Amino acid sequence: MTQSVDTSFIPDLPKGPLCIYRKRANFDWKRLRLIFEKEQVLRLKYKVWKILENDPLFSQPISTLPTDQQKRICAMQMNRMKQLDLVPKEIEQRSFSEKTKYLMGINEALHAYCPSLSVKIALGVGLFNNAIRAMGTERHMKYYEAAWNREIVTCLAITELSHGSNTKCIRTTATYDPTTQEFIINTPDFEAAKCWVGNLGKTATVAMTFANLYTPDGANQGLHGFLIPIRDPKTLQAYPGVLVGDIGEKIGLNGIDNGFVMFSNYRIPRENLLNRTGDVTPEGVYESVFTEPGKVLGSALESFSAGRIGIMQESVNTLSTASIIAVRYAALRKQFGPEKSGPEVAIIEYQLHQWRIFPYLAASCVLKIAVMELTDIYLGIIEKSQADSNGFELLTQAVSEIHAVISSSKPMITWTARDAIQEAREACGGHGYLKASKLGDLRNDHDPSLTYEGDNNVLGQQASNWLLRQWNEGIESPVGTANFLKDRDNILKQNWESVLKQAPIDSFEFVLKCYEWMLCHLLEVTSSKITKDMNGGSHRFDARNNSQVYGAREMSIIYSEYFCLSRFIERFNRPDVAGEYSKVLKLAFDIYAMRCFDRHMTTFYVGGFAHGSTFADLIRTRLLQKCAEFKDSAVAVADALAPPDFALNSIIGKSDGLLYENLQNEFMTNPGAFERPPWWRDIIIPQVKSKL
Ligand SMILES: Cc1cc2nc3c(=O)[nH]c(=O)nc-3n(C[C@H](O)[C@H](O)[C@H](O)COP(=O)(O)OP(=O)(O)OC[C@H]3O[C@@H](n4cnc5c(N)ncnc54)[C@H](O)[C@@H]3O)c2cc1C
Repeated sequence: MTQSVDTSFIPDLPKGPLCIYRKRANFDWKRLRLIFEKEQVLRLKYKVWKILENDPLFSQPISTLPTDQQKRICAMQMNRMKQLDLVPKEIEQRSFSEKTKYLMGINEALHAYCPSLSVKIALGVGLFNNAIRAMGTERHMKYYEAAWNREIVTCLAITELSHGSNTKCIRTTATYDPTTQEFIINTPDFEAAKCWVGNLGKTATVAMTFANLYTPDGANQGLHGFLIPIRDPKTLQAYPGVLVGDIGEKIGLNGIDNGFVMFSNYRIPRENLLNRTGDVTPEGVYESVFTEPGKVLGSALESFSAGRIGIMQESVNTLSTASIIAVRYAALRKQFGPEKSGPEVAIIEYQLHQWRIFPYLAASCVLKIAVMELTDIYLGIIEKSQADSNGFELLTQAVSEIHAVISSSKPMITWTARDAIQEAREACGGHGYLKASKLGDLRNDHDPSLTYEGDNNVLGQQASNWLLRQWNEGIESPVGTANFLKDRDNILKQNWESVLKQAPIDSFEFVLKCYEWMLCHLLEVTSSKITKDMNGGSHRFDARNNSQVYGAREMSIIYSEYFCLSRFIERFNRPDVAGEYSKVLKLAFDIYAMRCFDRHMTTFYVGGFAHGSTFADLIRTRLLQKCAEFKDSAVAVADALAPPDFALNSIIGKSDGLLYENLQNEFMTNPGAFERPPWWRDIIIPQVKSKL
């Protein structure tokens, strides 16, 4: 980074014991931070964090509040957002892409502070309004405005009690009645009750609900979105015909009121149908731009991609948070040493410990950059489609590749974050198990992102299906993620030694070529297995299902890693990444890639890409070497990824590095720490009279 960069808006970190390792880094962590995040977004995030820190409503609770309290405070915080005026009016005038990035920046900052709050707002404003834009028309803009102005609290009701992933089997009905020009909404039985819907339990006043549209001729026109009033916004009482409730305490995210609802002959105006892709005339005739109902559903659900990108951004931050806590702790915690009575060694020095936590810090660097790049690509495509008069059709064509990327990357990234949290918890020993370490809340609040907005194992199949189509039906890869498949015959003939002759081991090219071989190999094996099963009489459904394990599932994960590494390289090659910054980022790349290779070692060997032990030795030795090299940069890299202490909210991960002072303070101020418990009498065993 040669040109001057303004980092003055990034607050300094307190001096303290972490400086021992901080000083070993040859770069300015603030400048590195500006490679990980765009300046405007980072400025915005610091602004949000400062506002929250100064407002008592957002003070971090010192112990777990009852769930009802969590819901109350979270709802009040959501309301406070409007007064805080975080989104000035002029943002409305900006391009779709700029505006979305602005809102995503706020979402990331809020998520770092409290996931319940960011998810509540995302459901109540962001996702709802995105869906209105994608599926609604001019007549629905009043709902858009009302959600924006907090006049209504909204939710997205898709899942039913007995159907989540398989949305095609949703059974809620919306039957058009031409005599009153209304839809009559019905829930056939409790198994079709909408459930798990965030905001619905206690607060939502309008639900965007997916239901099967029936025209008066009795025809089912497929799944459509409807705006359904749930509660009176003045009293929060449910309207007659709506049975709505809260599903109860969850493992985490208890600030959000997840609810269920059943409709009984509940009437809504015809105009409440989101009619961008299909409409019903006042007389009851169905009109659609699509000929197949399945396509209507597909297009409607596509509008949720932005939500999945939001989850990826949040998950990368969660991954970073776990890594930051583990790295700071490792630099401070000392155990054992070479001499019996000599000084102890910081656990960050141990090879085993480095191997456990550095790959996650490296993953944070690679995936943070990759998701930022993906966001730009995604928003660019949507913006283009909106500019085109034939936008919707263009959108459905152009995003199928991005959909494959998102469908594979949301699982890969959320799983990586899940594993990082667990490793960090163990890497921080007993103190990692303290609630105040944050790692428990991090785990519980992150966990559902593996399931919502598409269960990971189901979503990944959409990516592998797309890849298999590319393999079998010809390559259509406008974004360029699958163009290498054109060279598949050549790629499949390679082994690691022949790749090494074309590209040195420390080059980006070597890594990408190994990935291309893995993908071609898995595609060939999986595709042949499906064909063989079908030729042997299997139904396509069974053949697909029986090709997931050791085939399609792994392919999907590998494809997303390949995409993320490719996007990282793109960013790396821009001129602002130079000198020490390129060195440390290349280290992160190498560690992440070698760790991934280590996990895919079986695939390399089973597919004949490697024989004997040399390849595995090379990859593993390289991984350990790079981890050792990363040690002196790790604390500064963690600083470059870290939110302020207020948002990080971890007693063992604080930037001042005063680990034991902070723990002492935590123990000593634990409410009631020194009190005799009020229930002490219940546990006193009556003393038998002493004979002494
Ligand atoms: C905290 C939270 C918030 C939520 N918020 C909302 C909301 O606001 N609105 C809303 O509509 N919904 C919401 N949901 C519901 C969520 O979208 C669903 O849980 C999700 O879509 C998965 O559906 P399911 O629970 O029915 O799981 P299922 O689809 O029943 O899956 C169960 C298991 O079966 C596996 N499985 C399913 N099909 C296959 C297959 N073909 N091959 C192999 N394995 C398979 C899955 O991988 C999974 O492990 C929320 C859920 C949670 C946990």
